[in-house]
Amino acid sequence: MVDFRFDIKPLFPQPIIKVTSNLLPHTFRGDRRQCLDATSKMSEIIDQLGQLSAISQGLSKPVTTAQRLRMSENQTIYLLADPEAGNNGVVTGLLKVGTKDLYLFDEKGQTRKMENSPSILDFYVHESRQRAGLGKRLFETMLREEQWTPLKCSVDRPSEKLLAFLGKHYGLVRTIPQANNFVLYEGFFNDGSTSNGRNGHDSPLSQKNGLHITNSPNTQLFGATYLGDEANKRSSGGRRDSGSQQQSSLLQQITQISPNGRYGAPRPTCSMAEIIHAGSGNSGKGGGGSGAESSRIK
Ligand SMILES: CC(=O)SCCNC(=O)CCNC(=O)[C@H](O)C(C)(C)COP(=O)(O)OP(=O)(O)OC[C@H]1O[C@@H](n2cnc3c(N)ncnc32)[C@H](O)[C@@H]1OP(=O)(O)O
Repeated sequence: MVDFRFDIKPLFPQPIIKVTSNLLPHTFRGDRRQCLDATSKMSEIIDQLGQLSAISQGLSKPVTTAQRLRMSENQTIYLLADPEAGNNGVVTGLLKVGTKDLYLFDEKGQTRKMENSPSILDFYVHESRQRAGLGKRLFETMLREEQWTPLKCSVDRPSEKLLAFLGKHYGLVRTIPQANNFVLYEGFFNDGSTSNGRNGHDSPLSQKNGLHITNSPNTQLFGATYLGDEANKRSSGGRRDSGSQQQSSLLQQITQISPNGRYGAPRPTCSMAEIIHAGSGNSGKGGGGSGAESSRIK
């Protein structure tokens, strides 16, 4: 259990509190001096729990720090405490969630860009209190507050314990393979509910001539996805020449999409388009990475 040199009770009028970038408990009311005092104590609590979470997961540095929360626009930390334990109360768990823009593969292997997708980013219950239902309590509170459903959450590089937790409490077992560190489960893309703002927003950039094209690192790395035989047949036969010309120009277009940020760095000229066009000189500037960047470093 994690105790502090100060009394945590004023910060925890209830066992679970929510903290966002202002580093204040959502329940907090006070003047400027009290605010400063509370943010300093909350920072200490978050840093300490973040550190313990990293150690417990074998990470080389914490995923969760007060500084990172302060800089974030769309992350929330849920903290669980036992305010009556010990002299000053103890903090027993942390759950950090947020929304992310992710490039993901669906069940058919097509790339989709999910905007504001609900993500589980860090989860920790102190070793002395694990397997006693506290994790479930924290997670359920989060789902209620965020109005999320477990199936619509992606999980940033889950540990074996978290995989077991999600399987046991929410029946989440069958994953959809991804090229990045996020894990999602079959059903994630179902029902069109992914276009509901609360559960993320799906935005394929274009579908043309049987090719599913997105501006994603996956597409840049692996090329566009063919939607099926029917689509391919439509571009053959009588219209073979114009169809293949169109495909060729689409592939060129894909390889010329300029990636942003860290994906913008030049890469060796080796792309799917180059292989398909074998020496046609259309290798373009294919950059890209293998998907969203995860902040977890083992
Ligand atoms: C995105 C990420 O954050 S990945 C990192 C996840 N965090 C960690 O791995 C840190 C260490 N683990 C923990 O902090 C906790 O075990 C948590 C947060 C995963 C779960 O919290 P708990 O309070 O233990 O969960 P709760 O008691 O509600 O549920 C228990 C279930 O979780 C799973 N679980 C918890 N501990 C373990 C364990 N040591 N081994 C295997 N499964 C475990 C099991 O399914 C367990 O059910 P069972 O006891 O019937 O087998």
